[in-house]
Amino acid sequence: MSRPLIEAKGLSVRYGGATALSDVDFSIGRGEIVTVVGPNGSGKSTLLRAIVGSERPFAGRITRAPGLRLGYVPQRLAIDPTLPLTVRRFLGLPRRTSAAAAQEALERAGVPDISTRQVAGLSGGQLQRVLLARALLAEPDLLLLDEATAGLDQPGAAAFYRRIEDLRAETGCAVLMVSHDLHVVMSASDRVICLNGHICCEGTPEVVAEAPDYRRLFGEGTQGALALYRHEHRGHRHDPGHHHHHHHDDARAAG
Ligand SMILES: Nc1ncnc2c1ncn2[C@@H]1O[C@H](COP(=O)(O)OP(=O)(O)OP(=O)(O)O)[C@@H](O)[C@H]1O
Repeated sequence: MSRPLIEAKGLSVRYGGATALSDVDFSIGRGEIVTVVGPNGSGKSTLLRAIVGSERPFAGRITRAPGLRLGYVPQRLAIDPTLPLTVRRFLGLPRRTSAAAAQEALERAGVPDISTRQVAGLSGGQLQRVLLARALLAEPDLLLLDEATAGLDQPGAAAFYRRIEDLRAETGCAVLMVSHDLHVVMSASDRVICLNGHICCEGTPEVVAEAPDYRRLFGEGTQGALALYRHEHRGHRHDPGHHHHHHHDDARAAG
């Protein structure tokens, strides 16, 4: 791997006396998709905020590649629903953008036709696409998604993550995301990090799904869901002659 975009060494973050993250080593390379999973309160958002720079390390350090551009998609938008604000104007806040740049970002986010709509009138899925478009305006090297699909139904979340995979292919940006949609997200990832105040386990989705720490935290059920996802969405990439074989392996691993 070439030089990482971001590297954290021995990262610890505290709130008052409480340790949210301890001794985390983390890095992400150009074009990589990394997912952070972990139970509630395990420090996932804290890790993202430390990477963005809005949370200061108590110990350790974070190194960013020179000139690194970040795009951040929050879980939700705190905006007054009575405020009249079109999508186009929203994309121009706080920094002005050209109409062409705004339109291109909306297209990349998969919502080309909503620039004149009121932000308050958007569906949950459309609003997340607009937040994604806003993050894309920065032409990020690294896209950070903090539970960006919370509140979306499963097809909506799956479609959102497919768009993210396509964006990575189109722009070469790396993606670091926090998600609870384990079975959807894990297969879209090159690497999964399972967090519980520290890194419990880390590796490809397959390796993490098998890891005892992961299974202790999330139970056995999620792995069946992962196998199912792989079967549905990746099966076509397998050699047809081996397809059944893989499927049986997955089913056995899930059982
Ligand atoms: N601003 C804060 N002040 C004090 N404690 C905080 C603050 N932010 C987070 N914490 C605490 O730090 C720990 C990690 O929180 P964090 O939000 O990073 O977890 P998370 O894994 O993102 O959780 P969730 O899945 O519930 O979103 C929790 O115990 C939380 O209560």
